[in-house]
Amino acid sequence: MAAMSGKIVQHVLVAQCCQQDRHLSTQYRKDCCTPYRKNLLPYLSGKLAWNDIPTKKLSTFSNLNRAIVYCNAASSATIIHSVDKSAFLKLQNGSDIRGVAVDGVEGEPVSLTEPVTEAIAAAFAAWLLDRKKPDSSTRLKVSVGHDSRVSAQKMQDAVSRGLAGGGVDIIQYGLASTPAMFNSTLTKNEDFLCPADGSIMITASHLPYNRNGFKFFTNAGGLGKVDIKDILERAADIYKNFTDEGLKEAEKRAAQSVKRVDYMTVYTSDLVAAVRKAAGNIEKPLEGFHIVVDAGNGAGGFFAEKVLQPLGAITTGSQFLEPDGYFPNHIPNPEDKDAMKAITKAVLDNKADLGIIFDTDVDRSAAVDSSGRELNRNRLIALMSAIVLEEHPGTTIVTDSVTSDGLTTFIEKKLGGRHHRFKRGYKNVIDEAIRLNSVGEESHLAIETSGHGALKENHWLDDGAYLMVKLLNKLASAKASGMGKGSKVLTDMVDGLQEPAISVELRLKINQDHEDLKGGSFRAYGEAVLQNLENIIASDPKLQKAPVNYEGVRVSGYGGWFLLRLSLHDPVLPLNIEAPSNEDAIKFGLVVHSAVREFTALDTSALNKFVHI
Ligand SMILES: O=P(O)(O)OC[C@H]1O[C@H](O)[C@H](O)[C@@H](O)[C@@H]1O
Repeated sequence: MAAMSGKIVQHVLVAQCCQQDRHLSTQYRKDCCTPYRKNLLPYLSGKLAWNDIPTKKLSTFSNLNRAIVYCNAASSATIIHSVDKSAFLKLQNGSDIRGVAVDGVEGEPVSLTEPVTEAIAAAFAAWLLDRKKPDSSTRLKVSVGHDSRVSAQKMQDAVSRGLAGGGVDIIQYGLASTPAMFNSTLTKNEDFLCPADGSIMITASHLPYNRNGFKFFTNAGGLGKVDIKDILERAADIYKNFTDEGLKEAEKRAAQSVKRVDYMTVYTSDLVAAVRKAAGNIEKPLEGFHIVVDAGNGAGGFFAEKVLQPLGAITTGSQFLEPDGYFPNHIPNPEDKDAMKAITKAVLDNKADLGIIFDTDVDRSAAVDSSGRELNRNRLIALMSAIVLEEHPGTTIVTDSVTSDGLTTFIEKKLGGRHHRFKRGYKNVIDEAIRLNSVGEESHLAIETSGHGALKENHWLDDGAYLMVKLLNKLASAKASGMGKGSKVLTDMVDGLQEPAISVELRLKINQDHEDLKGGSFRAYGEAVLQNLENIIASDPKLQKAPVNYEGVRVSGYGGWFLLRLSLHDPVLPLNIEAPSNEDAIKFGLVVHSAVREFTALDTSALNKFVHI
């Protein structure tokens, strides 16, 4: 990304410890980074932790030694490499920004450097000022939070400098969840400096430890693709004009514009209040329930102590609640098989009533019932649909494209709702649900198999913790009405959901450097593959193309279905197959194989293996 020529800016603090080579021993990493991780714990008391003190100054007053917190943080020279607009635009990942924030993985140079981060934050400030147009006496406030990643502190400092340089005030929340950040733009509470005019969450969700990124919010929701592109274009222009003096000035301004607030206390007490209210204003509606949480060392550890315990639940056996940006136990991702195995084991070992698992930044979740049955993917959607349709009979449930046929039957025949299977992407399903409401079709739930989900009643906030709150409400009200405890009430709600014997996802990579692309984009290439598949389907009487479909090619036959589509962000064609037997799944695989084999830039090895070719 960067040419070796560039301006040298002095006196910029850099975090060194937690950018260590991945090959360092785990012990070394633990020794080095433990104090750092400590700093990631949420602020436990007080409303305004401190005022008008920048992060850097905080170290002077904090009992945490900055040198330790930053693990050999040193004042050193940072070279501002030249970075062109196209490099900035490559950081866009749908409606997020994602990049490499620390060294340590071969072949993955740092793309989100501190100056690049500063430019992006300054660009968000400029974008926000354009949107909100405050009068000259009003300063806009932007809240900033982060997940447990090793680069979190470094990025938070750079974001704060960028925002300050962009002329807005900064409120740092420290370790936070993505939904809490959006919520901070809606909360009305002056004591906590809310509502924020805009918000930035520093996260790369479940991606490897060396990555990081940003999600942006206003009270209208998460920023979409068009706005992200606009921000990156602005950032490229801002970056071009960075000077040594300008950056030093931003650093000084950050010293006057940063405040720190324990916002997670507000957010978690709202979750607690929601469950109490649903249970008929009982103080401890979960008394007697044993619920284990697996935060995967992400940001979701708060849920055990700050949500479940105040509601009366026992949380012993909860695991991986401490933030650790190396994710040493499993990837914090409810779609990951090892992650689901880990929480299932915890439920069974502890004889718990329920298990709850979050992704790194808590916008995704899944559950496990007391028998060890996973309530994720289609099952979680079925369960949430059952809950929402009880409250809103007949409503439309918007889901992503890889949902099963059995789910449609369940929602429409058993629950009496409408299943609107739309595209992949949490923002896509949420926006579609909002659109349906605006044209007169009532929808109360937008949810993905990935574990993202948003409810109309919760301002369409994409919130894994709130999804779990809806399950807790169900447990609490069942107990209050004398149905006893345990998670049977939840398991019973998904009774009747037909599940396929075989369910597979294969991801076929497009090699962008391959000559078969003939200089074209991977998207155009992927579209050509899909067109070829469509032609083949049209001539096969055993297969039927789905009459309504919003992405890729979805086909029914052999008692099941498959979907081949372009990935939302990557040069990849994901193939999902569900079938009643392995033989039927292979028949689908062979159909797809016949359509893709002439596309030599496509890596079909996973498919070849599946169909035994
Ligand atoms: O299209 P894919 O590569 O399967 O990725 C799709 C996924 O991309 C991101 O992770 C989004 O946050 C998810 O909402 C979406 O489901």
